[in-house]
Amino acid sequence: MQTKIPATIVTGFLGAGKTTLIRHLLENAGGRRIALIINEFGDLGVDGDILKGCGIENCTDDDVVELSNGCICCTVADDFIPTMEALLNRETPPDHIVIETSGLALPQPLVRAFHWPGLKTRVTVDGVVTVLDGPAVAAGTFAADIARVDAQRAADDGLDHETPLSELYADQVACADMIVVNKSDLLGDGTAPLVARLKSEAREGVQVVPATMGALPADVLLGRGQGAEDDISARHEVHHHHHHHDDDHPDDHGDHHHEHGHDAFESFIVDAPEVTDPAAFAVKVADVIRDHGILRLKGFASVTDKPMRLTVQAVGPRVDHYFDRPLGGDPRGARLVVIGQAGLDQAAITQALQ
Ligand SMILES: Nc1nc2c(ncn2[C@@H]2O[C@H](COP(=O)(O)OP(=O)(O)OP(=O)(O)O)[C@@H](O)[C@H]2O)c(=O)[nH]1
Repeated sequence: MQTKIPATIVTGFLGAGKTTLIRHLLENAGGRRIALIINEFGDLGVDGDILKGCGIENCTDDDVVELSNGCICCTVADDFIPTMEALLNRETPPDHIVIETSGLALPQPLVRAFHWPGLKTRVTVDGVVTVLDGPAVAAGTFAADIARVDAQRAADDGLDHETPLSELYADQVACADMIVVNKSDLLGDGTAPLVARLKSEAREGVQVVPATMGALPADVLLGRGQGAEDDISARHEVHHHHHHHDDDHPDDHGDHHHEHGHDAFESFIVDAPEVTDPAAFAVKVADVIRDHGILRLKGFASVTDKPMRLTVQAVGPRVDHYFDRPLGGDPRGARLVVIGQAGLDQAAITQALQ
């Protein structure tokens, strides 16, 4: 009997630490051949670049497939399924497939795609890993917790009280087999109470684990054997497909093409001159983020007189920057993707960053 290839879905909100967790996993894969499918919100391919540049043995550029044609959960049939089939049809198929969703994806449609005839007999969902930004959850950034959202739905089927953030959060948590409370370094003593709270809210059998920089052993993340596609009903979407949005989008066809609040978010790219002082630039980025309520900002820059490329990574008010690799032939300058709730003042943000 042919055994199915396991696939792990890694989901979680923008900047929670999905790419960091996957990178750690690749570095500690214990000889497994892992293929990655990654889908990013914002067209810069930062995650793909970070993972491709990893230089990790057993992980060649061929093993990283970027799906940048919109949100993975909305283009399942067009993009995701053919990509999976291509991976499975390789002469040497991978031992394990890891799928990183965009921070705005609902994982449920992806799990459901594993029922597709071409996939069902060959691949199975080993587990859904939902990465949370521990400090953001503790601070109530996603506001409504699941119990409250459920109560609210029971009381009133109009979804209008929910923010797009709390919707995504609730759906991503509802789908999880494992919840990773990441950035526990920033939570300190707040970690244990948050883990306990999430455990009490999670479905039966869901594991809740704290992590820093997504550093979890491969054996913890992989090989769960969950077969998530067979109990999709347990992972109900707290939020259904926003048919009121579908009505606004006459091109939408079928329920794999719902909009589920993506239109509540937007992203754009800013090109700026090269950076002279990385520390001062990080302070400027933090100011712009605060002034404009930006959720996520990331990208690359050259720095005057420096041969290395600067990576800039910001999640809410926290800005990380570090040199990651030689610039090589990259043009000098800065290229950043900015992501936030719809209505960002793009002109003002662009000007401030330039
Ligand atoms: N302090 C701290 N920072 C972290 C941790 N994990 C990730 N980060 C940082 O958080 C930022 C975002 O991490 P990513 O791994 O890119 O997050 P992501 O979920 O892949 O982001 P998107 O793909 O944009 O949704 C980076 O600057 C990371 O270095 C952690 O445990 N502690």
